[in-house]
Amino acid sequence: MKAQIIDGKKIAADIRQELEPRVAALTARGSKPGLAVVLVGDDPASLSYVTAKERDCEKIGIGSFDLRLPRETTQEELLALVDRLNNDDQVDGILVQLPLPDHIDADCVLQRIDPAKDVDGFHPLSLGRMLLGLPALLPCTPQGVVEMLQRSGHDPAGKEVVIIGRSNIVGKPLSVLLALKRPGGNATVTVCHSRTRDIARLTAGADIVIAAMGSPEFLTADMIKPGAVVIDVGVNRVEDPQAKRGYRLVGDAAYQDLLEKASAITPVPGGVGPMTRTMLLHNTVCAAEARRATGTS
Ligand SMILES: Nc1nc2c(c(=O)[nH]1)N[C@@H](CN(C=O)c1ccc(C(=O)N[C@@H](CCC(=O)O)C(=O)O)cc1)CN2
Repeated sequence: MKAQIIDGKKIAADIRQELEPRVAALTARGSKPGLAVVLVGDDPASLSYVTAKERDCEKIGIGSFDLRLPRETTQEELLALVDRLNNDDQVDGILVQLPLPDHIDADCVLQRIDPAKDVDGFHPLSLGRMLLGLPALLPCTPQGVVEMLQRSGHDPAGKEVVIIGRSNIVGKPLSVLLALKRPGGNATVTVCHSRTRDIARLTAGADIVIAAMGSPEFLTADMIKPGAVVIDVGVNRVEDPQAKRGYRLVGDAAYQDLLEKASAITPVPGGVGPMTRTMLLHNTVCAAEARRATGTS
């Protein structure tokens, strides 16, 4: 049995199409949504991500403000910029690309963002509201994974889900989202991590396995049961002199190895990545609508 390829690009395009009339309505009322994209330093992967995010914005009519800062930017300078963006009426969403340089406390910067403009969904208030099942701006990758599962016919309700990885931006919030009593939730979730003994014993019993630990091709076919659904969150650059860019992207799942055993799998590239970017657009539209409804814009 060949696995169904869950096409993140197609699902992302569908969601962007659904967002377009909402952007048009906001724009028609006088002010198009605005996203501030802050990049500190010159990490090549981060540069490619922010460039893609800004391109996505332009495609659907969201205005993006491109703020590129040198690696030497101090924490105080970055915090002052965030304060300015918090008070800028043209800015509905603020994104500070991670990782930040080591001399900057990322948590301090993320917590400085106005929660109403927290389109990454990383602010403690956003995450706390998510935990409590309250309306919130949700982290983009977890939200994108849930959307992919629902829109590809693999709703996680009642399923055994194993997440490998417990990062603040993926594993931890995703485990909550999938377990909550909400559309796209109601799963039974196990989170594996660097201290988990015998991960394969846990993944072998899962209906859905989500690989999100930043370890190239870690998840192999012997680690899943026949027919499991595999969601690969990993985006690892592996050196390859034959490749056009001198590297190729591989996920945390051994894609070719899993194709014959999984019932469905997301590719890398073309799976979760486009969903991450598209949920950022979704969050920006939601933030813009909320700010206009409450008269804060
Ligand atoms: N402020 C944030 N920083 C980071 C986040 C985030 O959600 N907010 N997540 C990750 C990486 N990430 C977002 O920035 C991200 C990862 C992958 C992609 C993507 O489009 N991947 C493509 C391939 C891209 C390429 O060719 O290199 C794909 O998988 O098809 C977008 C965003 C860390 N930082």
